[in-house]
Amino acid sequence: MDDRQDDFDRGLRNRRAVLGDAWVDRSLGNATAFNADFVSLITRYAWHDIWGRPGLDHRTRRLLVLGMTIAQGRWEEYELHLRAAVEGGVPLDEIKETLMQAVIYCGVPAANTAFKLAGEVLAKLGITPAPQPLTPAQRVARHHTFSAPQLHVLRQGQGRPVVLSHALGLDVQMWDRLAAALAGDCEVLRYDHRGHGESAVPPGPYTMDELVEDAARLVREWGRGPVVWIGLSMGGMVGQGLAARHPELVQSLVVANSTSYYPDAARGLWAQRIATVEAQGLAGIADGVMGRYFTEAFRAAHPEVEAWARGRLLRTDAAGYVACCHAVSQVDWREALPRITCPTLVIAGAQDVGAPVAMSEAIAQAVPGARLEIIDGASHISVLEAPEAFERLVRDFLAAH
Ligand SMILES: O=C(O)CC1=CCC(=O)O1
Repeated sequence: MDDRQDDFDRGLRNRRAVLGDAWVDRSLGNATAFNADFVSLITRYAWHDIWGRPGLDHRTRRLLVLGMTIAQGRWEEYELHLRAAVEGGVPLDEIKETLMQAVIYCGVPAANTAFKLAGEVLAKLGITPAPQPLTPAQRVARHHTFSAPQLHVLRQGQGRPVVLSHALGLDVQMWDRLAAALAGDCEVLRYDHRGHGESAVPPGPYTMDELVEDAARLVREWGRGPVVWIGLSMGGMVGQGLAARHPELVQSLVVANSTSYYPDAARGLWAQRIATVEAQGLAGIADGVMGRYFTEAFRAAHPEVEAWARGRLLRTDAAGYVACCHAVSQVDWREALPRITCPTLVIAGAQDVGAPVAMSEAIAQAVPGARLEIIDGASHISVLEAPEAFERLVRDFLAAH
């Protein structure tokens, strides 16, 4: 086999990987005596020489192609690559950001067409993004704390101040649905923990005390305290510490899928997790984490939610994640819980293996007057697995306190 044939075969493999077999088979089947040389040339030149270069991964090249075809107004190529990117698993968030970038580098009319065509492509693929009407409750203001380490903050709605604090390995978007629902009559502030999302990643390891002091300065900077604190897992650990250490900042507390303490065996598992991430990155733990986040039944019924959570986990800074694992693994609020004086709701997922029901029972027993609610069928990220049940529990609690 000559070199040109080798390059053609390698190029064809890349082309199939990026555009899909169906498209490539159609293109090869439609080749004629007139255009066959051209198809051969682009297969070798574009799909081997350029797409085959190791310097950028295919995902980055796909996004670049979207930007470039928008800039040139080559809309048939744009639609082709957009469809292929979505089918190839590029997260919609990243495609959206590429189109947003085009607004300033290609101009509003080009981005306008890009968004319109993207909507059509998504509709043909059967993907309907959730409605997000630009009502005052849905309008989200985005900023960072003034004080360092800077924390990324989203704020929406008007009314009673509520803070949402996310789980390890996720970010503010975990709360999209609940934030929008509460923003009708609350001012909802959510933030990325240090080491997560778009917040700063100072060198680790972190301590739970540092995460709690981040929360305290966030509430003080906001100036709306005392707040309703709703935290899930790591966010719930921060909430326990905040309510115990800074009672003046917390009016009432919801602690979901969390714990006040890990026994030695679990701390050993955290040490293993830290070692795995240090050796292999977050990809090394992603399957295991998804298995703890969601039940098998939920993963089968909602692969898109799992894909979203996996994407968030993999985008988390590995050093930030490890630094937070140190804080989480050493959490110990057992002596502090009896000092919490605010109304407290503890939510557990009946199937949660990351924070089993017994851990929530221990919190509810130690916090004076706390109430425990268990969501049937839910595992660790109960706000995503059982959003209606989670919201109902929060709304009933807000109405009562
Ligand atoms: O990552 C997990 O397995 C579960 C978890 C522990 C703390 C947190 O926020 O999530």
